[in-house]
Amino acid sequence: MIKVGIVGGTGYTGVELLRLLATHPQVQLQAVTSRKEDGMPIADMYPSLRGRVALAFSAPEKAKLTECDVIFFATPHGVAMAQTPELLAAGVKVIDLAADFRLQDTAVFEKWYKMPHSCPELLKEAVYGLPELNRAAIKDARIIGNPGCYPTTMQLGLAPLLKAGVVDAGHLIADCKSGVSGAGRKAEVAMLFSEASDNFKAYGVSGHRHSPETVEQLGKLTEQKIGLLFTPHLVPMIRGMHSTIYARLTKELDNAALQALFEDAYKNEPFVDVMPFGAHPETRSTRSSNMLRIALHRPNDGDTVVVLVVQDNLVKGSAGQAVQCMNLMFGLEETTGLMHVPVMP
Ligand SMILES: NC(=O)C1=CN([C@@H]2O[C@H](COP(=O)(O)OP(=O)(O)OC[C@H]3O[C@@H](n4cnc5c(N)ncnc54)[C@H](OP(=O)(O)O)[C@@H]3O)[C@@H](O)[C@H]2O)C=CC1
Ligand SMILES: CC(=O)N[C@@H](CCC(=O)OP(=O)(O)O)C(=O)O
Repeated sequence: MIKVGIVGGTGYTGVELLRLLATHPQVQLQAVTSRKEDGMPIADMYPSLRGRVALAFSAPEKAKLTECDVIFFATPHGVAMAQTPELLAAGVKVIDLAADFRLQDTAVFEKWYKMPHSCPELLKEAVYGLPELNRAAIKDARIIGNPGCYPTTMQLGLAPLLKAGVVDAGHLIADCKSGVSGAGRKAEVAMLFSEASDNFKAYGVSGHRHSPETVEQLGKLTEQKIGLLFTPHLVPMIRGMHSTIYARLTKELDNAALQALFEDAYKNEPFVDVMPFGAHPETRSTRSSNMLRIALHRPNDGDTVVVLVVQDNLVKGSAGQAVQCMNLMFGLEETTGLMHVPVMP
């Protein structure tokens, strides 16, 4: 059994990890931290876990994290990097759901996250945790920088086009929408019911920290220089993410050939569903599951390909992807504990 610890178990990705790991056949939950709820039984806070998780939250300083095989950090940016050197020295693997280990360039991290990086020497070793594009490296990793939710949709939506060299990589557009749980469980006025429901708005239009992460990773797929316009929006739903991605074709390709590019790229991927050409994927078709669905369109048979991508931000967009990485790091079948059917309606 893999001994697992979770730092930040009271938050939305923390409880999602708990939901997935509670039924994972190879996992034993050892420690789940909360600074505010030290001693509280986890199932008292989350009754969905009654009868499934017997542990109580413990304060981070009391939790015996170095006795675990792997620690998931479901915490704000900056928490994982402070503890990772000590954990690695004790032989513990680290999967950070925040951004401490996503970017390779320390200066880029410090610019976007507005804090110094406390262990920049580990950025070279850290592996970007997107299994569909980085599986071999994940298997051997000690530190995973789990991707952001928006970047997961943008990369999986664009990878087949960039790898095949059939689009202008300098002028990519991603118009993305997230449910409110993407902002986490912390109290914030903009996320109150009366503020976020019955409302729709863009944010971060002049620059969002998921742009540098996405550009860095997309740059590995092509010789062209990446130019990306990324606009996130907040939609009044709890879970779910919908990204509409536009790319200009630079090669003559009919719709069947375009579709074949995606079907070939993802034919062996258990968590990427390429829907029929022209389909309209719905966020709810992925709800509570690790599935990401993609559909292609070619408006007016012109030279723009539109890629629609949906996922659950809390599963493939964070906790599910992190468990997928853990399975790879410990030599398990990648799908272990992750084959839930989405919840519809
Ligand atoms: N929500 C989403 O859809 C996604 C989130 N992410 C990333 O995952 C991470 C977690 O997100 P999310 O679950 O939404 O966040 P939440 O705000 O819901 O939860 C944060 C958790 O971290 C704990 N925490 C906060 N500060 C510290 C600290 N200094 N030391 C130890 N624990 C701390 C909190 O518990 P307590 O205060 O009791 O200690 C809480 O359990 C973030 O970095 C986020 O950017 C990534 C992809 C998608
Ligand atoms: C709706 C909403 O607010 N979403 C978050 C994305 C959360 C996430 O995945 O990002 P990080 O892990 O990089 O913080 C945001 O835009 O900040």
